[in-house]
Amino acid sequence: MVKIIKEENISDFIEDLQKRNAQDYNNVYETVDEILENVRINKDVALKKYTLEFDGVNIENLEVSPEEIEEAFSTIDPELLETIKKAKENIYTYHMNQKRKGYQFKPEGKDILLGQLINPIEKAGIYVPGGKAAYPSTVLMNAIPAKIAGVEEIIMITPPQKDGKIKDSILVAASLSGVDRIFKVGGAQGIAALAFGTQSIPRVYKITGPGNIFVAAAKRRVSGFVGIDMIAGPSEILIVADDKANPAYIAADMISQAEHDEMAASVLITYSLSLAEKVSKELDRQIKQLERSEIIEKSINNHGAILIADSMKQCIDLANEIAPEHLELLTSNCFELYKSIKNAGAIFLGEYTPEPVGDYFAGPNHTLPTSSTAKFSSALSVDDFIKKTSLIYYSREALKENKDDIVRFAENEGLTGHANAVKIRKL
Ligand SMILES: NC(=O)c1ccc[n+]([C@@H]2O[C@H](COP(=O)([O-])OP(=O)(O)OC[C@H]3O[C@@H](n4cnc5c(N)ncnc54)[C@H](O)[C@@H]3O)[C@@H](O)[C@H]2O)c1
Ligand SMILES: N[C@H](CO)Cc1c[nH]c[nH+]1
Ligand SMILES: [Zn+2]
Repeated sequence: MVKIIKEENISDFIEDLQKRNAQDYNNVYETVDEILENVRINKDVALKKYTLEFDGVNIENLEVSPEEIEEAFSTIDPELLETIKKAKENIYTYHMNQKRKGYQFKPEGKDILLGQLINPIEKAGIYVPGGKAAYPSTVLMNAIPAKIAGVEEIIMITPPQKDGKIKDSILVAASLSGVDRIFKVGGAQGIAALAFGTQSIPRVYKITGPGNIFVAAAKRRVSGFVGIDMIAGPSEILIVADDKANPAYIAADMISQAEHDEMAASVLITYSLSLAEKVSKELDRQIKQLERSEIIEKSINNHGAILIADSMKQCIDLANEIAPEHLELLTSNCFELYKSIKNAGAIFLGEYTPEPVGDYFAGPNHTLPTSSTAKFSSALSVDDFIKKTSLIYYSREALKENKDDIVRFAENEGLTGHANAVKIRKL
């Protein structure tokens, strides 16, 4: 049963939520650190050991062969293939708008050239979840922006199924979106392989993609040694609804994210107690009818909640404080309200934009920051696969004109070597 939290207890709920965000990661660091270290030292041997332990399969060759990809194209449902192609088109069109050009300019009247160069990251590793469900949509969401950025080598990892294979839709999505190599490994061990390299898996410069708490914690741990996109852990949905919203739709949308993981978090904020009670009943009714009811129930009972705010203004303040991965605005004035949202991974407007529209199809990226990191992180984008390098040119005249300022600054910092690098030049 979902918790209904009244106004006087909301601040305790928010405090608990924030503590739990940190605690969830602290709880797995010991396991994750051990896995990272074992893979760093024992490489493929450790990868195979963990794949047997966590995915229940003995893997001989970690890399997916061209024959397996060919087979995937022959077994995939033709209608699903068409859907993947349509989604690919939408995701491509959306992300093409993010492509950057770089720039160069000469300050007026000066013989100076300044600029910003854009270069793709040469090797990117993308993580595609495959534990409780397999995610071909995540292949598209990661590989397409990488490809648009111009990444030369895209290495994909994903956990194998019990038969040692990767689902055909994942292989087809990877092939259609230009992934170069695919490896059958997931979890923290897969992240370690991408970060440190093994005999089979090349080390990459940046790792992107979502995953469960073990994957997200591993990315956090290797960050700095290798680039990461963000913390994209167990899914979250926050729904802000007014008293006119449809309780059945709200419950269904909360369930849509709860079914990802026992650790997923689905929260409703409304000022209407009557709506809250209807949603609670709807949740009970709908959960029973669904295949993944066990996961959903755990997620809703342990991480779900309905908060009763005193006004719509408080609903929005709380949404900004929670900074959810997904925010649905089920209110009649959603086109006004979204302008007050400062912290959210993605915003869904109105009752005909349920969150799965974004998960699969609309075009914006579904790899999004969780655990309140939307306060400082953004949706995955082409920017995650590029680097910016500054370009600076001063002519002799330009240096002569500015030398006193530069020397003065250097001497103030006590860095006479810096000052000397300017003074030594014959101007
Ligand atoms: N934030 C986002 O953008 C976003 C997008 C899609 C999915 N997700 C999330 O991705 C996750 C997918 O999770 P999943 O589990 O289905 O797949 P996954 O691929 O992320 O994780 C499966 C792997 O976890 C490891 N693992 C499982 N139990 C373990 C244990 N006890 N100790 C050590 N390692 C263990 C195993 O190696 C296994 O292969 C969900 O939490 C979902 O909500 C988030
Ligand atoms: N909702 C997930 C992001 O939290 C993305 C996804 C993929 N497939 C289904 N859903
Ligand atoms: Zn989803």
